[in-house]
Amino acid sequence: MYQVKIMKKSNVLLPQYETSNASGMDLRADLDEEIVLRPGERALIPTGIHIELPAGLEAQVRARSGLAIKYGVGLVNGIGTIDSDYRGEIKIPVINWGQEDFLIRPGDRIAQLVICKYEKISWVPVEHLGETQRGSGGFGHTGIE
Ligand SMILES: O=c1ccn([C@H]2C[C@H](O)[C@@H](COP(=O)(O)OP(=O)(O)OP(=O)(O)O)O2)c(=O)[nH]1
Ligand SMILES: [Mg+2]
Repeated sequence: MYQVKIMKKSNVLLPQYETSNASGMDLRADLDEEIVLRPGERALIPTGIHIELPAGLEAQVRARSGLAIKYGVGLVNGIGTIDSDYRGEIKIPVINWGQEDFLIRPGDRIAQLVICKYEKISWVPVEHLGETQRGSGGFGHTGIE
C-alpha cells in the first residue's frame, strides 16, 4: 500500500474507503454554506484537500452513481484527472443534468477519488502500423448482437 501525503483544512475529514474493498474514497464538499445547483447549472466545488502523489500514480475524480441515477448529478468533465505533480486543491466540477434543484450541503459526499497507476511513453513516429484483425474498424463495426 502506498503512503500518500495529504494536506487538508482542519474541518475537513480525510477521504476514506466506505467499505473494505471499495476502489474509491468519497470526496466531501468543503463549503461554508449549502448551495443550490439549478437544473443545467454547474459549479466547481472545493474539497479542502491537497495531495502529493508519487510519479506513476494519478487520482481520478469520478461521479457517484447514486447521485447520477437519483438526481442526474454528475461531473461536467466526465472523469477528473489529478496529475501527480498537482499541488493545488482538489475540486469537483459538478453539473446538474436533472430536472430538479440539487442541494449540496457542507460535508456532503458528492464524488469519489480513485487512485490509479499510469504509464509514461515516448512516441516513435512511423509510416505504417502493425496489422490486426480489427484494422481501422471501430465505432460499432462489429454490430450489436
Ligand atoms: O476534476 C478535476 C480535474 C482537475 N483538477 C485539477 C488537478 C489537475 O492536475 C489539474 C489540471 O487538470 P486538467 O489537466 O484536467 O485540466 P486542464 O484544463 O488541462 O488544465 P491545465 O492546463 O492546468 O492542465 O486540475 C481537479 O482538481 N479536479
Ligand atoms: Mg491539463
